[in-house]
Amino acid sequence: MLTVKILTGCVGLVAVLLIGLWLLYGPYGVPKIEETSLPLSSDNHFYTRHKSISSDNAGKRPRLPKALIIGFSKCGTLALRTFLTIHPDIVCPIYEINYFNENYHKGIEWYRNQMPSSTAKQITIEKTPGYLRSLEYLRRIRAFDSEIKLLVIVRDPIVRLQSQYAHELSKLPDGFERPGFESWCNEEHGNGDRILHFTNYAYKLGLVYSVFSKPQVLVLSEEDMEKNPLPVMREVETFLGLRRGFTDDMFVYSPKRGFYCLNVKHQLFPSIAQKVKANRQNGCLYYKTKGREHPVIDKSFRRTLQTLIRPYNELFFNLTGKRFKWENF
Ligand SMILES: Nc1ncnc2c1ncn2[C@@H]1O[C@H](COP(=O)(O)OS(=O)(=O)O)[C@@H](OP(=O)(O)O)[C@H]1O
Repeated sequence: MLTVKILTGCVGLVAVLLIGLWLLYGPYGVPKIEETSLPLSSDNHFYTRHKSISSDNAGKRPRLPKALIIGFSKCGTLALRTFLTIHPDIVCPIYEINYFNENYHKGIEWYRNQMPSSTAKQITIEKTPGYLRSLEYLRRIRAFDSEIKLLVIVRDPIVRLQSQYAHELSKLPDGFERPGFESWCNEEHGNGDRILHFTNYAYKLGLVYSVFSKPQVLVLSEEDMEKNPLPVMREVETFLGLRRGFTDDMFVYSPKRGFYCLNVKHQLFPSIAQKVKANRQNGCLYYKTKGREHPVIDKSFRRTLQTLIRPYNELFFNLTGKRFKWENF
């Protein structure tokens, strides 16, 4: 009799305990937290967030880009991306992902997984100058996100040609014959004209404007960024609709490099140092690929180039509605 009473008492106790636990933790043993449904997240995926998790870091995950740096190569695209990374609301992958051109077949989830983790407040920016190479890549970008913002940076076309020459020659193995600048310029590039390929900004920008609306595209000047990056970064910040995040003390001029570099003493530098291709000691982009010596151009060849390129510059200025000040023109 006594045993039956003890047993009944125990069963009752366990039942009360279980009911108590169910009330406290819910049916799956997970602490009950009020959930809020948020509207479509920045990368168009419906998700829920726990109200009780207040830290910004809690929602960190890779997000698809909201803006792309699509060109032009050799016009300061790396410096632009590196400087943008120091904004507290911007994250960028450290490599060119080449998704819309070379890796498209890998699919959107692959693309997303190449992105660094970001909070819901931050935007991701990816740079691949290769996206400007064909209308097809631009169409793929529009199919991905018709509202995406595009950043384009240009520089004096003749200086770009010199930079490209220095870049290509640096890749030639030792002992390989090195063409002079003029003969290199006069070689074919693919099936086309090398000079026009690297200097006719109007043609490529025309392709961009045939796919995207003008307000979606911001055209920047490498010369302006080289002289003083802060106003250029602020222009980008405004274009992207971000809060003021760039400050004067983020960039410092390095007389040794002849460039602005990230300020290693800035409070944000240590946290981004490993996420940018900048030297951790001086905050400058690496020597090897930036600031290569440019070839000297013979006077009469320079005039030939100027005469050839000038009409394309005019087309480009008409397209952008801005006149760019270039030392060769
Ligand atoms: N702040 C700063 N630091 C370092 N480099 C700078 C900076 N601003 C502009 N530049 C110029 O950027 C040129 C390289 O352009 P890209 O980064 O677009 O080159 S690449 O297409 O990614 O190879 C590279 O051109 P060249 O030196 O003429 O080759 C740099 O001069």
